[in-house]
Amino acid sequence: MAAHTGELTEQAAAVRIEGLVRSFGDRRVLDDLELRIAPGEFVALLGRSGSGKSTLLRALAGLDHGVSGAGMLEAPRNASVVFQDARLLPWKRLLENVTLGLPGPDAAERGRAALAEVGLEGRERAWPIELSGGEQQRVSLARSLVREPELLLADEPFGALDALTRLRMHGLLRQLCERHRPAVLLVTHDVDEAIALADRVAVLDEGRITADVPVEVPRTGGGPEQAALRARLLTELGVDVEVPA
Ligand SMILES: Nc1ncnc2c1ncn2[C@@H]1O[C@H](COP(=O)(O)OP(=O)(O)OP(=O)(O)O)[C@@H](O)[C@H]1O
Repeated sequence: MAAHTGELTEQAAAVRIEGLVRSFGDRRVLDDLELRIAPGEFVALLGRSGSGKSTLLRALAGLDHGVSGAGMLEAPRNASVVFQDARLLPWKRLLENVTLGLPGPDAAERGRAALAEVGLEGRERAWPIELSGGEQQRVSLARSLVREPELLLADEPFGALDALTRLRMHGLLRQLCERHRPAVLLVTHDVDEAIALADRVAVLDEGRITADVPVEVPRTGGGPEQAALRARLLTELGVDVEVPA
């Protein structure tokens, strides 16, 4: 398998996966999977618990060397990952957390700008422990985006936040993505989150993408088109819902 060559043979794709297989023991979690993401495109990945979403994300992040198959997995080398927990270093101040490993004499300046972008201007010298969960996730986003990744991989990044904070983070993430234009793969359990954020929603089931639906409806407001898309995605996830007329 041509894993993580870092070379994109096709200009139009930031991520190109064909024939991806990942087995644990004799169980095929990813089975001949195909997925493409265009540069700047925001794709949400839905799937039942245990369907392999995190496994796919880890493969894309280059964190899994056990993938196989006759196909290919092409992804930009400068992918950045945001997890459910912010994973900040508690013994480093916020600015250092954001700029750690960032090359160049302007690293601190870029770090400050990134913190300002996520609404944490003036908090550069704070310690992670002084921050709420939502604020810590803001730092985690700043740490990712300051590296200007071509691909942002997010694994349930708002899963641990309260509903109100989650909504605020949705607005922030959309804003940041519109400004920086990375390709995004967002793993989520939340159909409404997928519709609120993504250009396309892919459903993972039995190791494959079983539905791949563009979001061409109003994202919020609960109108009939949004309700129909919601019902369709829930049905794809095996949840019985009445499809609105
Ligand atoms: N390192 C591992 N060793 C053995 N089995 C694993 C390993 N990693 C994942 N699995 C199995 O692969 C399957 C898919 O796991 P994965 O974490 O990718 O699912 P998921 O869709 O992200 O689930 P959730 O939504 O609950 O987080 C699960 O059955 C899991 O037990």
